[in-house]
Amino acid sequence: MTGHHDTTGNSPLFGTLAVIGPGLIGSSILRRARQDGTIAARLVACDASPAVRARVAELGLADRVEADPLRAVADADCVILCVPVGAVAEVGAAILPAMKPGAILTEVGSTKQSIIGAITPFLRPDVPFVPTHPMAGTEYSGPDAGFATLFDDRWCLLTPLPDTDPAAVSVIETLWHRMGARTRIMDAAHHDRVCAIVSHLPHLLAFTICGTADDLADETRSEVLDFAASGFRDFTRIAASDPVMWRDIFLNNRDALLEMLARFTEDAQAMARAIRWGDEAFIVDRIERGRRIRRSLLENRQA
Ligand SMILES: NC(=O)C1=CN([C@@H]2O[C@H](COP(=O)(O)OP(=O)(O)OC[C@H]3O[C@@H](n4cnc5c(N)ncnc54)[C@H](O)[C@@H]3O)[C@@H](O)[C@H]2O)C=CC1
Ligand SMILES: O=C(O)C(=O)Cc1ccc(O)cc1
Repeated sequence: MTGHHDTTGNSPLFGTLAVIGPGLIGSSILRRARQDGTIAARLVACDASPAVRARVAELGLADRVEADPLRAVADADCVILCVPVGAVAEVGAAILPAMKPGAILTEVGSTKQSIIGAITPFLRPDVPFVPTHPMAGTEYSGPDAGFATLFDDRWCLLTPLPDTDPAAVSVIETLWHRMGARTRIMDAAHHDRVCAIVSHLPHLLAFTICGTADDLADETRSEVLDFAASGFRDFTRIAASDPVMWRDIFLNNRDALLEMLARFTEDAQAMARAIRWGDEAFIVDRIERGRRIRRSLLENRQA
């Protein structure tokens, strides 16, 4: 059962849209909704941090800024949870009893299975829950880091439950289309494996290599980091990401991430062996594969 969500024409999709956690992602949603009159007639923002609330009010990103999540969601037709993965189910459980019948609950966390598992006991039959994951972001966080075009031409993955109302899924797809994104529906287990390899493992590698280089600089009292060339600098961009967000992602996608790390470690060992034995063909083949992948991403304008 869904409320009155207008997916046709140019009238707003929602009367009131509430964003809980207006950081990088939440504030980008608010900015886009502010700019594009077809998303929501009224915008409400709610954050646990007084500094974030003050900044969101200062930037004029919402019509109302609330400290109390129950007040924030009371008249919302759609609530989007944009808090770190570890807080999604907790905040969802707290607000669900206060939501209007027919309103849609959605969230943007980077992992899906553990969020769905933790929130399921609190779900209401009259409040459809649609988990999503916009595949767009930066290494910055907080309300100042957001921008209205963040989701343009990026994928947003939706992982509805088998019994999620298809009408609600369709409303949330329309929301993301109006955010500028393309949508794809998949199951949560597949989502978590895909994201483990294309997003979570690369972040793990970036954090690790920065730590290794830093340890080396300490040990040798040398200036290795001063001479960091562009390859290392590219890793440091990713490694600048928010610690709480990434702690939560690693712990909540543990199985898929550890599986991908084990596969990566095997492949890295194969490279080590090729280097040790001077296997030129193997080394060149690996490097050529990397180039091909980069080129195909650039052709699809993803890089
Ligand atoms: N940063 C990125 O590139 C992407 C992040 N995501 C996901 O989106 C979510 C938000 O990420 P960001 O916007 O980067 O984070 P952020 O750190 O910029 O914003 C999160 C906001 O949530 C607030 N918050 C934390 N706990 C809260 C609670 N219990 N109640 C109310 N507010 C609370 C924080 O004060 C902060 O303002 C995360 O789940 C993340 O995994 C998804 C796609 C990309
Ligand atoms: O900044 C980058 O390179 C990112 O990879 C951004 C990002 C971070 C987390 C996600 O779940 C999706 C995208």
